[in-house]
Amino acid sequence: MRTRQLRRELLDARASLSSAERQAAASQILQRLQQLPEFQQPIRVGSYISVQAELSTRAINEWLLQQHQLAVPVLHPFRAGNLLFLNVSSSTQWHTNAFQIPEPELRCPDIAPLADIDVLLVPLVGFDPQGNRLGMGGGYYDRTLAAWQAGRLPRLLPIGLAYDQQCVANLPAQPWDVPLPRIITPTKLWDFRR
Ligand SMILES: Nc1nc2c(c(=O)[nH]1)N(C=O)[C@@H](CNc1ccc(C(=O)N[C@@H](CCC(=O)O)C(=O)O)cc1)CN2
Ligand SMILES: Nc1ncnc2c1ncn2[C@@H]1O[C@H](COP(=O)(O)OP(=O)(O)OP(=O)(O)O)[C@@H](O)[C@H]1O
Repeated sequence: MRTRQLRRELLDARASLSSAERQAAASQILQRLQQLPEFQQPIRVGSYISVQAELSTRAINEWLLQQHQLAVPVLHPFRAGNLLFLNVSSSTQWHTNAFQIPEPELRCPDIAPLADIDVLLVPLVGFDPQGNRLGMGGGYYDRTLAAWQAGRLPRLLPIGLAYDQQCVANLPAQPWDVPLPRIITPTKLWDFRR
C-alpha cells in the first residue's frame, strides 16, 4: 500500500538527519513559536513528548511549562484510538505507554478538555503543500482533529511541527484525514487558512 511505503520512506529520511540538524531544527521552531502572536500571553498548549527522530519538543515543552500551560496526550484508557490531554506540572509522574512514548500518570483532576486548549502542536511523519498530514498510522490525531474540523473546538489552533524534509509534493488524502491549518518548519510558516 502506497501510504505505508511512503511512511516508511519518510521515517527513514527523518532518521537519517544528523543530531546537529535535528537540534538546529528544534531550536529554530521554538523561536518561531515564541514569535507567534498567539503565544504573547499565557495560553494552554497541547504538545507531545517527542521520541526517536521526531521534531524534538524537549526545549519547547520546557518553555511551555515555564511560560504557558502544558498538556500532553495519553492514549485514552477505554476509547481505543483516541487521545486524552493531561496537564503537566513539575510534580507529574510519568510512565511509558504501549508505543514506548512517555505519558503522565492518568489522574482525573489533570485532564485538560480539548475545548480549553488554545494551541495543539501536532507531530507528523509527512505533510504536503495543501496541509495534508501523514501520521504514525493510528488515526489518533485524525480523531482528535475531527471535532475541530466540525467546528466544535472554535478556540483551538492546530499547528503541525516538522522538518523541511518531511514535505512531499502530494500526499494521498484519506476521507478521514483532517488538513492542518498551519505547519511550522525551520524555514517556513505554512498558513493554509483562507
Ligand atoms: N511523540 C508522539 N506522541 C504521540 C503520537 C506521535 O505520533 N508522536 N501519536 C500520534 O498519533 C499518538 C501515538 N500514536 C502512535 C501510533 C502508532 C505508532 C506505531 O505504530 N509505532 C510502531 C513503530 C512505527 C515505525 O517506526 O515504523 C511501533 O510501535 O511498532 C506509534 C505511535 C499519541 N502520542
Ligand atoms: N475520525 C475518525 N473516526 C474513526 N476512525 C478514524 C478516524 N480517523 C482515522 N480513523 C481510522 O484510523 C486509522 C489510521 O488513520 P491514518 O493512517 O490516517 O492515521 P495517521 O493520521 O497517520 O495517524 P496519527 O494521527 O495517529 O498520527 C484508519 O484506518 C482510519 O480508519
